[in-house]
Amino acid sequence: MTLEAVTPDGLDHEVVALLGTWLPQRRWYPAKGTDAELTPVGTLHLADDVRVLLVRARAGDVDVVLQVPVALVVGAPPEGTDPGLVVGTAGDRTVLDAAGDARFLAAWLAAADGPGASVDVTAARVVTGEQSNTSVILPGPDGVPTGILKVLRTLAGGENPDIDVPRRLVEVGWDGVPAPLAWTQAGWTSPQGDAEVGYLGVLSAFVPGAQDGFELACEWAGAGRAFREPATELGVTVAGMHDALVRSFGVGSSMDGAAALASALRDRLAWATTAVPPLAGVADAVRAVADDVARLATTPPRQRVHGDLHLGQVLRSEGRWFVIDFEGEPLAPLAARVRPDLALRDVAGLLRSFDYAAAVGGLTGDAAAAWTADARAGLLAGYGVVDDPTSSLLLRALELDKTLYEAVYEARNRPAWTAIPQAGLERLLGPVRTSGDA
Ligand SMILES: Nc1ncnc2c1ncn2[C@@H]1O[C@H](COP(=O)(O)OP(=O)(O)O)[C@@H](O)[C@H]1O
Ligand SMILES: O=P(O)(O)O[C@H]1O[C@H](CO)[C@@H](O[C@H]2O[C@H](CO)[C@@H](O)[C@H](O)[C@H]2O)[C@H](O)[C@H]1O
Repeated sequence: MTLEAVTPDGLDHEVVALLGTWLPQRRWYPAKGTDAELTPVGTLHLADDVRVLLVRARAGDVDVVLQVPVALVVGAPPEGTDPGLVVGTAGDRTVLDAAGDARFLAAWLAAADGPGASVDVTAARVVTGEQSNTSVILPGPDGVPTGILKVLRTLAGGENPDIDVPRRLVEVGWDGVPAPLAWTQAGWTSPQGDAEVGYLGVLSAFVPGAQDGFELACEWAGAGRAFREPATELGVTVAGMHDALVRSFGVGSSMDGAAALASALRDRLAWATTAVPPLAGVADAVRAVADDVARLATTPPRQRVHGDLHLGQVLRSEGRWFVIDFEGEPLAPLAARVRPDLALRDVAGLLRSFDYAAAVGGLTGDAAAAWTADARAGLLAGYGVVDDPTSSLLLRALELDKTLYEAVYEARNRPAWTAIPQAGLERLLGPVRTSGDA
């Protein structure tokens, strides 16, 4: 079933006015640090007093439609309400964040397509440390976690790789991804006046006892424990994922592979320097790598990839790795996220993650270099990356591309972490100047 958004009413406008202070405190808000203009573009009336506001947030190069489920309670919040859920007061209503609200969840499941699951919405638990979206764990009637609902925060019409790709991978028999159990779609009118239909969220099978790959790697790095074995197994899993993606989606042409990759790196540089002007200090060095890539005679065939693979997108449970979060880079447009690409891009994403894990785990200098070198060797061996000059250049270019993305991502979201991509740029390019200092 596709839910249909209606024109926002006065109450929706009042709620959106409250979001001006609430949204910037959300981890998933993509326009932090800006004075974004917020406008309601549509509302889904899901249940009595439960609405899903579709809110356009516009600031600089950010122009997105956000999904904000709210409960509108007449009078004061019910006793025992977590104060962290209170968005504010609109007229005689208390506005509550409803992502984990039983009424919202029951209505969501009633409107969903897919095989479905038997879950207890009254025992839902919102995952803390939310990232680009909001995840809610739903237990079955026996209290054991059964599914995890991802409430997408930035909406887009059309295909959503985070839902469509796992569905296809399960169809071709790959079991390294949690199976999608239910998904919802809605129709709305875009700020440009176009009719859009897009996904609102997905309920996926819960992986029991799963540990986030990034937390695991940080823990091991912090303890000085070599990560080679899990990294090798991860390489094997990622190779299996790429095979399954080819079985499901086929391969694209690579006729213009080198030129397209070089051009993508130059585009990334232009995007990054516009967003974070001091990155202009690396421009010449990045262009030199792009020029080397452009001279390659051939590149591997393009195929569907994960697109934003890092250690936070893999879960380890009972000695196995699972891959999640196929939405691609949240800062990139949909067309770019579903385009066939080099499979090595995913490998490069994980290589970048080892730098992050070493740094966040507290390693510095030679100890950090040795830990990451070992993890890198494991991943490359497990994946089966051929040790030749072409693969090395491609990986360098792809790591560089990802590091530029990270420099922007960290500047926007975690300014305290900008030193990590900065160090990555230095490792990949040699000493570079990315500050305005002389
Ligand atoms: N199928 C699953 N089983 C168990 N835990 C999961 C599952 N999917 C996601 N998680 C947990 O939820 C967190 C957020 O999920 P993720 O897909 O990365 O969301 P986001 O798009 O917000 O980054 C993950 O880091 C992981 O800890
Ligand atoms: O998981 P998301 O789809 O939200 O991805 C975004 O956020 C990630 C951080 O949460 C970010 O990843 C960067 O930080 C990770 C450590 O927190 C590190 O493991 C990754 O290598 C690094 O890129 C990701 O880039 C961003 O798209």
